Amino acid sequence: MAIQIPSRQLFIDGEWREPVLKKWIPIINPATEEIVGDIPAATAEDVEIAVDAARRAFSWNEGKYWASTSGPFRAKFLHAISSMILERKSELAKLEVVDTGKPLDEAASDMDGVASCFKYYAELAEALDAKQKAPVSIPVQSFKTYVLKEPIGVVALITPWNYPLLMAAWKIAPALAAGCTAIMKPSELASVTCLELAEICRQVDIPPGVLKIVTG
Ligand SMILES: NC(=O)C1=CN([C@@H]2O[C@H](COP(=O)(O)OP(=O)(O)OC[C@H]3O[C@@H](n4cnc5c(N)ncnc54)[C@H](O)[C@@H]3O)[C@@H](O)[C@H]2O)C=CC1
Ligand SMILES: NCCCC(=O)O
Repeated sequence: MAIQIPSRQLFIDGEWREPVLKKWIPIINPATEEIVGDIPAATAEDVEIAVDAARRAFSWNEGKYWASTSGPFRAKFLHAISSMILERKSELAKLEVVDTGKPLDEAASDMDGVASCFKYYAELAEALDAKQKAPVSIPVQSFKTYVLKEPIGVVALITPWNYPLLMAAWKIAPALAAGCTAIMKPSELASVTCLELAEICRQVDIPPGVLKIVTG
């Protein structure tokens, strides 16, 4: 399948960055065993930079940034990602075929799942604020009890090779919808479409540091 693998770097703080130690891992097409490109090989040095960026994105402006944006604000980015996945579905599916060796039909169906996942969590984010402080009935009159949902902070997401972008969506979409910032480490065996997700995030202007993709 003739498709050019885009040349990407690490996605940190909203921009592409070379890995500190300038190491790369070859991408091997399992169907032909040919080397078809490479991905950045991040090391601990890059992870430190990514964690620092994620902490700043979570809490800068005295904690009034991503973590305390409104659900609809966060949903706007998740909807935009979902739309762009559908726009690029055919290309993303082909990239995943070359990266994993799975059949094209299955890869295309995975891309529908990716788009649906971002849309689903966008809708949950939109509904989240109205559900905050939902009262809980307890048999004691002297307490007021309610449920408050708060983002936990910076989350690290490790995903597998067999559904590269779908499993990334399953982890990234809920984390971002909840107001967490995230560092994603795709499988070193299949990182290509996750790096394309980084490019999509860049194109939809997701605030810097909210999502980092660190391959290696
Ligand atoms: N594989 C699948 O079909 C599914 C996987 N998941 C979830 O995705 C995640 C990864 O799935 P696996 O099947 O384990 O994928 P996997 O065996 O492909 O491993 C994914 C990545 O984990 C890295 N890894 C392994 N041990 C590590 C460690 N100690 N520290 C840092 N990185 C490490 C590997 O280098 C690899 O890049 C898990 O949380 C799993 O529950 C969820 C649904 C389906
Ligand atoms: N269709 C993706 C399934 C992944 C899983 O549940 O293991």
